[in-house]
Amino acid sequence: MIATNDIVLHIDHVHKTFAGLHALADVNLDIREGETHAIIGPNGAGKSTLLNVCVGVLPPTQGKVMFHGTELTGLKPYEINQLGVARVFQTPEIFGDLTVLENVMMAMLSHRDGAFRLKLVSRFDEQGEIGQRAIQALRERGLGEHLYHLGGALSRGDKRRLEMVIGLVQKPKLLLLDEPTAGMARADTNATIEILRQIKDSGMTIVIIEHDMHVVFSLADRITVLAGGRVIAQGVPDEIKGNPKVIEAYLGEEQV
Ligand SMILES: Nc1ncnc2c1ncn2[C@@H]1O[C@H](COP(=O)(O)OP(=O)(O)OP(=O)(O)O)[C@@H](O)[C@H]1O
Repeated sequence: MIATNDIVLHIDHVHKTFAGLHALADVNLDIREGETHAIIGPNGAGKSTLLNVCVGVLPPTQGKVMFHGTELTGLKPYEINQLGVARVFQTPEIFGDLTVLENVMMAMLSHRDGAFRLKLVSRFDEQGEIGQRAIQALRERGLGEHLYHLGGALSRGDKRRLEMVIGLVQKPKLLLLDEPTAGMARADTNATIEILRQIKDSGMTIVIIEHDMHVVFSLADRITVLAGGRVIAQGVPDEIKGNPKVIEAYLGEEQV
């Protein structure tokens, strides 16, 4: 039995309909403090829609999402971010014409000061506390040699790493990762798994959407399987691997 205060995110009877299409149909899911929870499922299962509902990008048609007991429904994405929910996108959302260091400082300033404001740009001061913390965070994640390179000039793998640093410097209580290894070569994927393992070991609560089962089974404590907008299975990795419904709906077509 999990105590209620161990629940970080409570997804409660969430439905999302797009012009008659049930992208999410009565999804219930609890994310526990400190766990890495993978959400898997075939294309079109509703995984990204669920994440978008959780971060306030999409309103649910019905149901609600609670974060540490606070209802998120109706809040704006930046308000949800300020409560401690950070999302790393499928496509890296970084500023290509700012340096790597400026990208991280921008995230720290905009998180601290609320919605992004352009005048923050004049406050980049790498000798200050924010600058020093940004440099340290980038060095810890292997981006120390790229501090003054433009975000847009990084390799795909490094852009992903930069996005992760941007997520982490906001000191989230919950990190949501949308396919963090999509399109990566195996070496970059393995490097990303290592970074995520360090983040996981720091005690962070993580939700990860991922198609690559090597990544999922390397990191997940529990797995929820979506298909056709519904939760069809939930459990620890060994339960999911052996679940006939999951194999039929999904794993049969993926390499496990
Ligand atoms: N903004 C939208 N407008 C209309 N339909 C949408 C919208 N977003 C998603 N859908 C539909 O909702 C369903 C679920 O899509 P979603 O992107 O959440 O699935 P997914 O599991 O993330 O898929 P993938 O693994 O391919 O990213 C799909 O049928 C999709 O076409």
